[in-house]
Amino acid sequence: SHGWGYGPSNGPEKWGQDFPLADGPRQSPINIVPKEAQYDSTLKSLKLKYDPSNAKGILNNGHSFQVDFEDDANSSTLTGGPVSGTYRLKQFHFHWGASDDRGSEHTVNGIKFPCELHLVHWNTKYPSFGEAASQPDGLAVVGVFLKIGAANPRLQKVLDALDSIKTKGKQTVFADFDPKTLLPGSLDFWTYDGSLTTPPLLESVSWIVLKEPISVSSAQMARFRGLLFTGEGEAPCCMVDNYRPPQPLKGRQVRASFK
Ligand SMILES: CCCCCNS(=O)(=O)c1cc(S(N)(=O)=O)ccc1C(=O)O
Ligand SMILES: [Zn+2]
Repeated sequence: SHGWGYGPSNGPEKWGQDFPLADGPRQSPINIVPKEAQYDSTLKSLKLKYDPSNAKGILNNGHSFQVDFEDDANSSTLTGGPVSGTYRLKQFHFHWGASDDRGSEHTVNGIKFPCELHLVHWNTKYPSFGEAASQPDGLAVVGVFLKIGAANPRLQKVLDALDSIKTKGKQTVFADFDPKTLLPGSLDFWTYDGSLTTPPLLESVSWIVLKEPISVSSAQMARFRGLLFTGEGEAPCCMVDNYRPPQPLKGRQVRASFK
């Protein structure tokens, strides 16, 4: 049977058939309207502490590619920001478009970026990632926009690995990588209560979307688009437009860490 995806027959407009949370009260992504975000002086600064040796592998999971991290100790963590407690980095992945005019999941004043990076962390007050993923305060995902500009040398190692994970299910070793190198200079952020943006769309995510984008060149974006949604031996389908569009705010407040 056909699983969820991003095509006309299994894409975001159809997810509600198998995943009723799709129409829930705290779905992600959203359109961020900076003028309507409330500055909250009680928000702590975001503290991201990553150990490059925790990087394990890079995997084409059929809807994006992810870099997985060792998360059996508090060596790569998120603290501060809107959350209390300690959250461990589990993986990071991206969403992107078929062309530079679209691809991000969150939008800002309706503007789409060509790509968006997500760093997924889980709350260590729960015994496992899977358990945390089902709790309202279980996950914290940092979102970083990528905008077209100069080629970003920090993406090189990730892009060079894509040639060996072209098809669904392929993975390779990805060691000694510091995700901090993918972050912009400022950690100013918007934050709101949301969900996973892919099925099962669990409403367990504290979203922390950075205001400052990082750069990516058009040529680098083309390399993301060389990946395939499909497995080896299947009719090839380019991995592009793997983003969910913005969802209704349903009365939620978006807070800003900056004036
Ligand atoms: C237990 C079921 C949860 C599965 C979600 N896993 S995840 O790493 O949080 C994730 C987050 C996201 S997102 N865009 O950060 O909500 C997308 C995909 C995945 C994934 O697993 O592929
Ligand atoms: Zn994501």
